[in-house]
Amino acid sequence: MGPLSPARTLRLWGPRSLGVALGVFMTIGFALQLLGGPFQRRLPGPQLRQPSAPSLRPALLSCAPRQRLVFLKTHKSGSSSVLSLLHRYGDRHGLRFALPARYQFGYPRLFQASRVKGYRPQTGGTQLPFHILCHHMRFNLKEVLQVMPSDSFFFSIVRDPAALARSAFSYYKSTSSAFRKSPSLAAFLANPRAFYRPGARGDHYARNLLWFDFGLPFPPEKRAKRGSLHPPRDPDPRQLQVLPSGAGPRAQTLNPNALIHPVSTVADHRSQISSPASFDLGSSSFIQWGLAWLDSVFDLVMVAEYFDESLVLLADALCWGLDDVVGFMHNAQAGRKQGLSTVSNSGLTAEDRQLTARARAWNNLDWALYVHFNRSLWARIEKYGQRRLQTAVAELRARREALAKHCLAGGEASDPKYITDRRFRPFQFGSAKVLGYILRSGLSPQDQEECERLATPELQYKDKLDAKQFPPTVSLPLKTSRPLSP
Ligand SMILES: Nc1ncnc2c1ncn2[C@@H]1O[C@H](COP(=O)(O)OS(=O)(=O)O)[C@@H](OP(=O)(O)O)[C@H]1O
Repeated sequence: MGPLSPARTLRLWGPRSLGVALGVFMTIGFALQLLGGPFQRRLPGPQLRQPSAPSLRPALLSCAPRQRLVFLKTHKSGSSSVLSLLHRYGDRHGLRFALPARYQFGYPRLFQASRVKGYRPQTGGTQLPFHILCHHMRFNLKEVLQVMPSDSFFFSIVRDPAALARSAFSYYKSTSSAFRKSPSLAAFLANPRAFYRPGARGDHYARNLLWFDFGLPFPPEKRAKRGSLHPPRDPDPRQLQVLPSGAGPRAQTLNPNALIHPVSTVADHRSQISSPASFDLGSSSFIQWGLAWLDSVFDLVMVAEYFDESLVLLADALCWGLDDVVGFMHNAQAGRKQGLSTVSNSGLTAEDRQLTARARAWNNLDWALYVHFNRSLWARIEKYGQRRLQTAVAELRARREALAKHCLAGGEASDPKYITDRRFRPFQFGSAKVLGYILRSGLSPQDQEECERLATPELQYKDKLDAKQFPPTVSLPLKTSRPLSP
């Protein structure tokens, strides 16, 4: 849809030599990666939205809020909390969502434009454009660009694979055949190959789920010798948090078609192009290639462990206000230690630490992805200014707390058994309860509306947007054969 921007055209129809591209763009990438976003302008909002909420940029320098967004909603990574703010923003501003017929775009198959409700490529440019594409998919750039303009803001979120594995195990226990067969996550990670069969039903949930969701190809499985899985060494938490600006290269000229269809689509150029098929797919050059490609496509990758820092950077990059990104946590499973930091290892028992190391080793591609985007995030934070970020994060948290006190019964999330209003009861799945919200009574009509938006779970919100975008057609009464009376 629409002409491709030069940058993303390059990304699609890239250079002849992948090796040269990697070298060149690892250098150029630093500069591009570190360029700041546009300037901030506050938007007017309803009463609950603080008129005095701080602008992230000096007031004199304004910018136009970005409203063409592609959010890759990765699994078990805090993505529903991001979805909630996108739903609210789009709803408030009357933006058009590219929606799936149900709740996902044919997942786990690669995204296809034809899965978007109301997508009609034959209408010769007369179709109203979409603003936001944000529901679960396995990313497929070529098809995404059929639906969304190439200069949309592309972003996503990653989470430490150890935390993600804990979350995925309890959520997909009955969906993944590998998880179903194993009595516990510890037992699974002690000997994953005893349970895991690549390609078996739902087993993409059991290994390198982020890599899978980003639509990247997988190395062919080599039979590993027993005991050959080496856990990565625990990272130095300081290194993980604030690495110098070794941020990812923007490999703008890589060819994602080659990535997605490694063999068939590069066949014509094989003599000139180093395709992923020519790598040892398990090698670090293959991983670097995948990461460089992601850098060339995604404008921002948030990190769940630094969710609020990521939100501030998101607001800055989109030229949105802090109020636009403040919201409640969605899809949290009850009884999980939310404060437990797998990144810093603080508060972890020896058993927890072993499980963390094993989970990262088993999910080696996700771990590489996570470390890479963690570095990019902190490079970006350096650029933004640590002090400035801390101030904005503190403000964001204060706003969230105030909203929770104002909107929610008890001021916090509730066990779903107490949520009797179906509009607010989150979809229950997996072996743990998924928490939700109960609204305080006695809210003013305006506050009620805003609090409802904040508390509405993703499925109900998607249905609401769907109904708004595709209002039921009013069927006119059929003509009767009875002659009209004079
Ligand atoms: N703000 C924030 N910061 C950190 N972590 C967060 C946040 N919001 C949600 N979560 C946690 O993310 C888990 C749910 O992820 P998703 O919403 O991506 O899940 S899903 O794939 O859509 O089902 C789920 O993890 P578990 O509770 O460990 O299962 C949530 O608690």
